[in-house]
Amino acid sequence: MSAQILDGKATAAAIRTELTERVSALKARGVTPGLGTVLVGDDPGSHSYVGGKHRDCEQVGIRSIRRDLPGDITQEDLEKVIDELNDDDETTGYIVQLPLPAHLDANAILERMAPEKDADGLHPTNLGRLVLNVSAPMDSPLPCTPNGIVELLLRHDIHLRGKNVLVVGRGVTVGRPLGLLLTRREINATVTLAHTGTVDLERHLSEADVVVAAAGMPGMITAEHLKPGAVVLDVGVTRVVDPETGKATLRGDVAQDAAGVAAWLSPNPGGVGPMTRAMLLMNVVEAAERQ
Ligand SMILES: Nc1nc(=O)c2c([nH]1)NC[C@@H]1CN(c3ccc(C(=O)N[C@@H](CCC(=O)O)C(=O)O)cc3)C=[N+]21
Repeated sequence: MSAQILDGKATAAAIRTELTERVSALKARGVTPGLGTVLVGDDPGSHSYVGGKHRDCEQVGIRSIRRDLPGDITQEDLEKVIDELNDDDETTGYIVQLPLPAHLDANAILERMAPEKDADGLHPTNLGRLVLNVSAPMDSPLPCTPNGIVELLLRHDIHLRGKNVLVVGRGVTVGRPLGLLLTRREINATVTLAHTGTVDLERHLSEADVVVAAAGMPGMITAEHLKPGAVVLDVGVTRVVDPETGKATLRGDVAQDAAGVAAWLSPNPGGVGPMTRAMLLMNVVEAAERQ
């Protein structure tokens, strides 16, 4: 048996097609949505992700605003860029690509963003609305990766009501907000949030109906850990550079052999990554529709 594929690439492409129509409708009303990106430094992975976001924008008709800044920029100068984007009428929504270099205070930057322009759903106000359960679809943005995971499952007709979902990783962009989203009444999953302090991860894995691997540890989840028929989403991504050739490859948290045991598997690449980008576009379009 081999798992059925949760095809994030195709699902994201379908969502982009739907968004193209919504963007056209906005333009007919005289509103052109614009996505801004703030990229600090020259990390090749971050550059490649930001490039992908701008390509997506072009495809659906969203205007791109790009601020590429030197790696040694001061907190003060970065805050000036944030203030400019908050005031810029062409920028409907924007993101600050994470991680920022260690000398910068990322939380202070996120907090300085205008919450209604937060395309990542990571502003404290928007995360707070998620906790308070007031961010119904159209009221405020949801974090892109958790929202992309839910959308990917729903569009494959996989429902989580009453399921045991194990989320591995408590990061601010994926694990922590995903737990909040999946325990909403409309989804009603039972969530276990595992992290580096978890004792007996193997027992949790063996009991999980759904595993979301967002730890950033290449190949950590293998076939022998999984309950047969589990739904497995491979979210963590690590850029592994071959020391001999210098060639970089992206590796997920789930080992190849998981496909022999899981009922459904989201590959990496080609799974949750493209969905994350599609949800970013969705947040920008919804912000423009709210204007
Ligand atoms: N403020 C902020 N928001 C983010 O959403 C954010 C971030 N910072 N920092 C880094 C992580 C990582 N992330 C990915 C998004 C898409 C793919 C993606 O589309 N990957 C493709 C492959 C891309 C390639 O080949 O380069 C795939 O999975 O098929 C991957 C990773 C967003 N992040």
